[in-house]
Parts: sequence; C-alpha cells; structure tokens
Amino acid sequence: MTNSSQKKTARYLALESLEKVLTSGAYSNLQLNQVIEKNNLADNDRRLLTNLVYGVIQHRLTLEYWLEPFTKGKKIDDWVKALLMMAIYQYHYLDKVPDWAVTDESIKLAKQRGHEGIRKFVTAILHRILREGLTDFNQIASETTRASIEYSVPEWLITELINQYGTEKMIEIVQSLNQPANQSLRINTRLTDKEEVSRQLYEADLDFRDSQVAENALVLEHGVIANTEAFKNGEITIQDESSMLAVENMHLQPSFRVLDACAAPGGKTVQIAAELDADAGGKVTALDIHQHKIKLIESNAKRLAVNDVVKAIDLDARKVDEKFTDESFDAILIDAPCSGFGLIRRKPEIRYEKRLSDSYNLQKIQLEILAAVAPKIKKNGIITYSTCTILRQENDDVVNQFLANHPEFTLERTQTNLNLKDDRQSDTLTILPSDYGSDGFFVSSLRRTM
Ligand SMILES: C[S@@+](CC[C@H](N)C(=O)[O-])C[C@H]1O[C@@H](n2cnc3c(N)ncnc32)[C@H](O)[C@@H]1O
Repeated sequence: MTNSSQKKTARYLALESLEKVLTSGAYSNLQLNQVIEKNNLADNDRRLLTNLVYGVIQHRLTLEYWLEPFTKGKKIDDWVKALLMMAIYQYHYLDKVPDWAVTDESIKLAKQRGHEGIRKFVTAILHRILREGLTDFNQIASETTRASIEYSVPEWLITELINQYGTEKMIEIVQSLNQPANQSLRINTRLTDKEEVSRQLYEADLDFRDSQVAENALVLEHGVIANTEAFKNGEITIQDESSMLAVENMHLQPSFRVLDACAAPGGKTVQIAAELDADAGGKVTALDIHQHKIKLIESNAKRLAVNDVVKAIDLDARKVDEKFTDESFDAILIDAPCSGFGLIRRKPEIRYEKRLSDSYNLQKIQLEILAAVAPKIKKNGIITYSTCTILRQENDDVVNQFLANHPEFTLERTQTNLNLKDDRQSDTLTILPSDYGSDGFFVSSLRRTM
C-alpha cells in the first residue's frame, strides 16, 4: 500500500486506472477524466498517464502474448500483471523512454504497491524480458489468430471484418484502431460561422485544418479546444466529423418539427437545433430511454444557446405511439444504440467486451425502434438511421430488413459532403475509421413515399 505522504506519479495513477479498467470494467475515458480532475498533474504527466492507459488497453492481447512465456504457471495478482504489461508496453512502443528508466520506475512501483517479494519477482521478470526479448508473431500458425494477437483485436471480430470487408481492408481497419483519434469540433452555426471560429483559433495559437468529411467541422492538429473562448461561449462543440453527417443528411428547414429518437447526450440534438427557428415553428423533440441522461441533453442545448427549440423527454422510442400521433414529424433521426465499434479508438476496451451476439441483440432493438417510429414521419419525410458501428448486422442488414417489411419507404442515397470520394456500391454510407482518421460511422436515409 502507498504511504499517503508519497505523491502519486503518472505511472502510479496509470497502474491504478489500468487495474480498474482491466479488472473492474471501468470505462477508460471516464476513469481517466476522473483521475485527471482529481490530481493536479503537469501537462507532460497527464500525457504520459493517458498514453500508458490507452496504450496498454489498445495492445492488451499483444502484451499478454508477450508476457505469457515469462509468467507461465505462476499465479500473479492482477495489478502485478498490469504493471508488467505496462513495462512491456513502454519497452516496445515508447521510443523516448530508455529501457533502464522503464525498469527502474516499474521496480519502484512494485515496491510502493507491494512487498519485497513482489519487488524481487518483478525485477527478475523484467530482466529476463530484456535479456531474452519478445516472442515473434510468425510463430502463430493461424492467420486469424496471428492478426488477433498482432493488432490486439478478438478473433471473432477479425473474422467478421474479413467476411465483410476482405483481408486487406481488415488490416487497414485494425491498424487504424490503435492510432490516436482525430479531435474535431463543430461550429455552432446558430452563433457563428467557420471563418470567425478559424480566426479565433488562429489567434489562440491552435493548429487546425478543414475537415474532409463534414461541412461545419474543423480538425484540431494541436492544442486543447476546451480552454478556448469559442468553446466556453458555446460557439463550438466537440463532435466527431463523421457523426456530423447524420444530421447533414436530414435536409432540415427552419420550420421543421423534428424527432431525435435516441438523443442523449444530445450531440446531434444540438446540431439539429442549430438549423431550426423557433419563430418559424421549428422544434426538436429529443427522446432517451434513460431518465438520468435527459439533463445532459438539456444542458447541452443551453450551453449552445439552442434551448428555445429543444424539448427533451424520457421515453422509450419503441413507445412513441403513447405520446405522438402519426405523421407528426417532418424529419426523424434514429441514432440507434449500437455496439460502438466505430469508436474503438476513443474507448479501446470496447473490442474485448462485445461479442457478435451483442450485434444481433442490438439489431432486434434497432428494428423495433425503427418500426415503432416509422408511422410518425410525414409522407415524403426522411427517417435518418445512423449508428457508430461498422458491422453490417446493425447497419445495412437493419435497413434491408426494415425496407422488406415497410414498402412505404425507399432508400435514398446518403449524400457525402465536400471531398469524400464516392465510389460506393450501396446507397447507405459507411465511414471506416481507416478512411479519414475520424470515428467509424453509418448513415442511411429512408424516405416515406406512401
Ligand atoms: C448512440 S447513443 C445516441 C447519441 C446521441 N444521438 C448524440 O449524438 O449525442 C444512443 C442513445 O440511445 C439511448 N437508447 C437506447 N435504447 C433506447 C430506446 N429504446 N429508446 C430511446 N433511447 C434509447 C441510449 O440511452 C443512448 O443515449
């Protein structure tokens, strides 16, 4: 146990966080936010902490594979295993930290957290690793198992990605998952425009570029958006570029009555709201099944000064019939609950937690939501169905099954903005995390024709 007078270093905090994520199912991003908020860390310590936590989780299967020959048959505590994985991660992936420093720091941590026996055990294993080196992946006979270990993605997901995209694309996708995610921002067009925001960011010394993917997006190359005046004033908000395409495809008009059926925390509700005008009768009704998330939508709307057109209600979208008459909305967004594989870069542990059966269970809910909401769109209106996953079970399969049961709808080609190359075979749009450095995302446009 730590002596409370000792300051917790970035490595100590990383180890604590890893234990929580790897063994108690904590979410890495929430855990990190909490630790960063609680401990007054210098910038470089914060960066090291984030790098270690994300890095070890991203490469978990690889690190376990490398560690296994050195701990074979030995029973070790979870935190000691996490400490050893963290050391291997630094030896292999962090060029800037010399091996001797990693070894010293790891042994110090072992002593701080454990007893003399553990210190000796960790010291012996680290010295052996440095002496003997790490096992080559070529020793793994099966190609899928090798890809699973090398890219640290469960074997079932490797197989599924090969089935859906082919081997070459699978490799591109899984390689991209361990790259840092783009930091993008959306311009709140209710308050400002891209030119004005660009001027402010330039003056604040932030490096940014135009988005290739979405119209009102900028991508930050360097710096922190949350400290800018534009963020504090609600002129910009943090949102992934690809996720902006759902609302950009709704073809909204200021007077529209809009339903956002799965809305919390409200990222897309506020994007919709920015297009509406209360004086013209515009309004977005935002539903979420979880009551505690409703206030997230409300505070988001307030922060971006669009609360005049937002009404948030806790309601299961499968029960919309209880509250709304048929054909009450000009446009509907179903940003469905999904497996979230498009977000692996931001939540690297997702890949280990889900199974293919989860996608099929979600498909059932997605179809139930679509079927319940369908009568609420006016004739000629569009239901935009989107997810942040890249598996067809929750995307094209859902759309095709819905269309098979609803002849009153047709699939319209989802528009791509700006410079996206458009060689799609399908009218739906799937953006892979390997395409533009954004999150993976799926958008489809279902027009009611009868
Ligand atoms: C992908 S998230 C939505 C993200 C949101 N559109 C945004 O841009 O910030 C899906 C949301 O659907 C909600 N949800 C899940 N099942 C639902 C249901 N049956 N009815 C309404 N909301 C549901 C979840 O609580 C979750 O907040």
